[in-house]
Amino acid sequence: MVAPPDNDVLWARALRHAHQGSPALLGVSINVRAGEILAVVGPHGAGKSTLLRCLSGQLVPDEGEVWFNSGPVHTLAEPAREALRRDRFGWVDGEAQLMPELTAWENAALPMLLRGDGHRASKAAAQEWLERLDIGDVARRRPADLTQAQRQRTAVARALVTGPQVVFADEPTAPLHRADGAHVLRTLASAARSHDITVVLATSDPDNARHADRTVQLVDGRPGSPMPLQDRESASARPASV
Ligand SMILES: Nc1ncnc2c1ncn2[C@@H]1O[C@H](COP(=O)(O)OP(=O)(O)OP(=O)(O)O)[C@@H](O)[C@H]1O
Repeated sequence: MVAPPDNDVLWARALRHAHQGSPALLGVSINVRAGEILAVVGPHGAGKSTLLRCLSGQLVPDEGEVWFNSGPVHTLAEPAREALRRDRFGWVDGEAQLMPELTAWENAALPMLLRGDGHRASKAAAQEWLERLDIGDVARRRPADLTQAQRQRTAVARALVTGPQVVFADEPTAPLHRADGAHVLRTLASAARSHDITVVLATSDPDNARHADRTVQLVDGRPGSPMPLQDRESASARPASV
């Protein structure tokens, strides 16, 4: 094994993975630089979720290597990968999966409470993120009393609350209307940039790549052809205001 370059927070080489015999990744190599927002774009079934799950240590690839901060992830035992996910990574996907009996702030604070942080500090951090994401006023409401966009932003707050080094966002806007989805992505991108958090965003909507610094494509589990120049330019443009 050869360690990756120092400025890559995540680095994966020649990943291959099959789900119950059906191939999802067929030799994918990728690097993610510290602090960047990287969009992984591709059609449904391209292998985006599988790639994010391998990078975040949820899945061990059948073949290939994953490195985080110059340490191998693919060779770690499950408890160590679980600790990595808990302490260093945040995860948002298209289903907010909030606990129905908890309020928005309690849901957002959950990762801190579960790792044993104090109630007061957890509540303050959760409240701060909810306010940053423009939903501080609904912090005491339960999920059933929130709109879908508010629930999704609560899930974003939950992913950010522990101060992760990397947030994996797997189709985080899938259930939302376009305007709500764009707002969630803008707020996630803004929060990540201001806190120097790296984001790996999987999306089947090339429009969402506008929020990223860089885009890579996946097609049928393989790297896709490079994006046309005009798309690359718009993908690398940061939003004027977020
Ligand atoms: N748990 C699973 N069991 C069986 N097959 C799976 C499983 N997860 C994914 N697959 C298959 O692996 C391939 C890649 O799926 P994956 O979810 O990684 O792609 P994706 O690009 O994220 O797609 P989508 O945008 O629809 O989520 C698909 O053919 C999918 O049907």
